[in-house]
Amino acid sequence: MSGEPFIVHPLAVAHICADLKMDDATICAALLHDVLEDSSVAREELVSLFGEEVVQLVEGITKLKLDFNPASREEVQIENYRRFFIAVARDIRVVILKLADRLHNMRTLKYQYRDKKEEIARETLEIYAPLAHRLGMAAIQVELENLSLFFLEPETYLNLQRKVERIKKEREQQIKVAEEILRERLRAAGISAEIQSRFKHIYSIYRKISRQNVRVEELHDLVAMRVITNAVSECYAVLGIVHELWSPVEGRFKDYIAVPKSNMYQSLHTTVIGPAGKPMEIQIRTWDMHRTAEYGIAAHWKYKEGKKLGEKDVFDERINWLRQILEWQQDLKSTREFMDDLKISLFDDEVYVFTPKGDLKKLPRGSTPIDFAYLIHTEVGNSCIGAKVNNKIVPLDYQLRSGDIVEILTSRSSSGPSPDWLSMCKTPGARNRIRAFLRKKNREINLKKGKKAFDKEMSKYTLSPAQESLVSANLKKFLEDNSLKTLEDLYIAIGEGRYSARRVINRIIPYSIRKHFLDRRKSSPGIFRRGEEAVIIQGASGLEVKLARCCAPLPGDPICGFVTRGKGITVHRGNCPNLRRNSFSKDRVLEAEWDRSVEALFPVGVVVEAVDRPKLLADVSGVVSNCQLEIKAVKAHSSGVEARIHFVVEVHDREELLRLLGALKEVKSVKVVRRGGVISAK
Ligand SMILES: Nc1nc2c(ncn2[C@@H]2O[C@H](COP(=O)(O)OP(=O)(O)O)[C@@H](OP(=O)(O)OP(=O)(O)O)[C@H]2O)c(=O)[nH]1
Repeated sequence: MSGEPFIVHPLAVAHICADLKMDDATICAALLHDVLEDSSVAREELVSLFGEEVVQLVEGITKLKLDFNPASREEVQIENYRRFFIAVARDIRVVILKLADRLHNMRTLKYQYRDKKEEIARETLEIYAPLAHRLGMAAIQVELENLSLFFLEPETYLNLQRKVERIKKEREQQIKVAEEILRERLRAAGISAEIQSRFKHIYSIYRKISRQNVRVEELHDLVAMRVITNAVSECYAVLGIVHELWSPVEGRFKDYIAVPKSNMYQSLHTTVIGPAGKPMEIQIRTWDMHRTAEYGIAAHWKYKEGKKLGEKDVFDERINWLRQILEWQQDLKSTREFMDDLKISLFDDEVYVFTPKGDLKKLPRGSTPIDFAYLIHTEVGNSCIGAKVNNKIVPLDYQLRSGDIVEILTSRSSSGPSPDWLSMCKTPGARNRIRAFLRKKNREINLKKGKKAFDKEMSKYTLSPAQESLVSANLKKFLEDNSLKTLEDLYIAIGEGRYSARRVINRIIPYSIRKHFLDRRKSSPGIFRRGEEAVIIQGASGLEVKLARCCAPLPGDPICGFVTRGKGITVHRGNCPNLRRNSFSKDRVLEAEWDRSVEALFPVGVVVEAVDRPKLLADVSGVVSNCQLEIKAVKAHSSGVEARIHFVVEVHDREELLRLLGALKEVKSVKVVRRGGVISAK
């Protein structure tokens, strides 16, 4: 636009970066900063010539687009700050490059068309100057502001400049008198310090008079005295001398050394009534502070001048700066103000927080330290036992705010996340990892539990090698049939209650083998469980359950529970006449079913009607014992012709009873065999 060769602009930007004492990579990137966007040179080529670091900087500046739209300033500005902040966090050099680029564009703005000029100047004032201020780069900020005002309101600018020139002369005279007095006193006190005059820049004057609605003449700080010392202690010594010489104006002393500004600015400010009887502003700072006041973050590179800026150092610089911004704030409030100022808290659905080392982390709004912990690392999440935010312990459901410095407290002996953490986190990442942990933990618990139940059940049987191989073949088949891959899966399934250990054992150890052990156990009461335990009553727990003696229900029979007057429950067969007789009180009848995993013996009555004959009773009891059963009670009656035998046996289930009934029907002269109630022993 200026008609100058294209190379002039990148050279000038590189020059600005060099003035700021930036490192080689930054200066190199300044020279190349438009290459990726404005030419056909490929990234790879650039990398092979200048290396990855330089190319990343070039890409950074190409990508860091700060929009300007006067119509929706608020949102656009928020978005700009967001991008800026992230860019700062990634690589501060990109932002410095961006500012250098803009500064040169402003210096050559006169070559632009009028409309374009205004737009660029406004954008500079709205976006770039405030950014420079945030980074403490006052030298650039001042130049950007003055140039913007000059292009936006040339007349105002020139008018102000003329007025200031006039007043300045007179003020400078007064300051000079004061300077001499102070210089003498400092010499006497043995303090070597430089005394300068600082002139308020035009835009700052413009801002102040338009905000306070005053005339230029009324500003007492158009010219201020600036004292630059070698050490911090000397700053306070100078302050002492100044206050001794001239009376300080109340409320105008500021100690930005003890409490630096968020952009790292440090100085002592005071206003005194000078020798001419007029207010006089004095700024006192060390040379280090002076560099920071002028160049801000860029000055921090200069500190490391002697040292080569390796990648590690660059990184350290970046995090140091962020840490300082946040930690230098003695009180949390000013950090908060800084962040609020950045409008970060307005970013609709995100919060930006820091690790104790200063790394920036982005999380959805409403996130808690748990989300943060899992964002750092799964292990950090799993071993988290608490959290500190800005050095204070907070509950785990604390909602993180932008600017928070979050530290996760971990312990190796932590028992891991608990299920209630699921309701305390916001990110799917944290939630999934907590679920995975709980699943694994439950898996281990269930595995142990299932194995214990299985082993306990198994220990009831002592198997011969031949039986053992049969059982392990059956076990393999059982696993296959139930799509269980390993024995462990079976244990877990048992632990979870999907199978009962006894049911599995019943399936894999044939009845013919088990029977042997069961028979033995019959003579040792107490191992077997009571039949009542095999009944599950829907919706009733804790009530005493009894098996009805009238119909003697067996596993395999449909059953119902009947609530008795004594509040217990009697379990009847579904078709028991006694139950039907009471069925008008429907609400006393409860659904019931068998828990087939409970193995028990159930007493049941059997009625045999036959034509009486000698040895009938002996034959009947022979059949019973052939079926491996035992008669517990018997009542026999004979009319001489007809005989009726009613006895009680204990069986495992309905099938076992049906087998017995079938066998009894085969007995000679038997006419009818049917189930009966339980009778007492004769
Ligand atoms: N570099 C730098 N200087 C600061 C900063 N804050 C204050 N100052 C210096 O102190 C002057 C007074 O600023 P105020 O904001 O009024 O300070 P106050 O706390 O003493 O009221 C500024 O004048 P000014 O009119 O705002 O600026 P200038 O024209 O002197 O540059 C500037 O010289 C800062 O963050 N960075």
